[in-house]
Amino acid sequence: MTILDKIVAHKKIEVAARKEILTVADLQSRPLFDKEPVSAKSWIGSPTKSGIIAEFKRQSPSKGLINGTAKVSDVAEGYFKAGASAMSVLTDQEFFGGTVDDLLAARSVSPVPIIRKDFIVDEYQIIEAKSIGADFILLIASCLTPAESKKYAAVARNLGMQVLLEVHNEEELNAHVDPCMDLIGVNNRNLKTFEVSIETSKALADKIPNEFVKVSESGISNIENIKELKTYGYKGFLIGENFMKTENPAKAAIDFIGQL
Ligand SMILES: O=C(O)c1ccccc1NCC(=O)[C@H](O)[C@H](O)COP(=O)(O)O
Repeated sequence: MTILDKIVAHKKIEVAARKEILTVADLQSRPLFDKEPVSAKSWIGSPTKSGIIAEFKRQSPSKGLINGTAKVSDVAEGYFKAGASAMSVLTDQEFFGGTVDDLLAARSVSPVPIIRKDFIVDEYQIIEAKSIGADFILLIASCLTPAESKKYAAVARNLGMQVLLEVHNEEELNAHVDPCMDLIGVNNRNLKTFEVSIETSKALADKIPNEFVKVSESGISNIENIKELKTYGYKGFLIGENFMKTENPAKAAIDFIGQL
């Protein structure tokens, strides 16, 4: 059993329990449910913006504890002021130490598009994402069947949210891509082995249809990576550990984006 299998198995149990506590009607009655989502595609694809999707991540299966002290509202405000094009908030508690309250806290201080970074395995989580003010959601191809990806992308689109489809190889891309998606992310991290290589983004770049904004995810640690990935057509760059491993992630983002 890979870590991804474990995460997905745990997530299904977790979502079933959450549904018992808060119904879909409860989610739909939250004030943020009616908030108009901000277009991630516009912000990340804009040539006048940085393209950086700055992530709030306390821990991960591959790295263990990354930052146990940073306050999400401080980091979110700092990422916005640093010029991030979007923010990613890990809401998985069991494996990443995040919560939906982290996203709510980020939402209360930042106007940038925010992605609910979680392992979506049920439509309920998409409605929940809308109810906490997320603008776009992540669908991970390796956690879903192609039919599920397409169904969940349509659910997000009907709620006005955009979708970042994450793939790691050409087979996943070809099987899962769908017009209801907006951005295609190539994860440089193999979620089964944890190996990270920017070459993955380079190899897949010209396979991604041009109507999608291309995003490179994971293992991005310097400006040279960004410059090189831009020549392959990437407009978005998801950066977590490089900021979060520092004592002051917002300052790390300011320094990094300032060099672009
Ligand atoms: O990072 C992990 O250990 C991991 C394990 C299983 C599923 C997902 C995982 N990570 C999610 C991500 O890919 C990253 O949070 C994201 O792309 C940022 O990566 P980085 O800049 O390398 O922190």
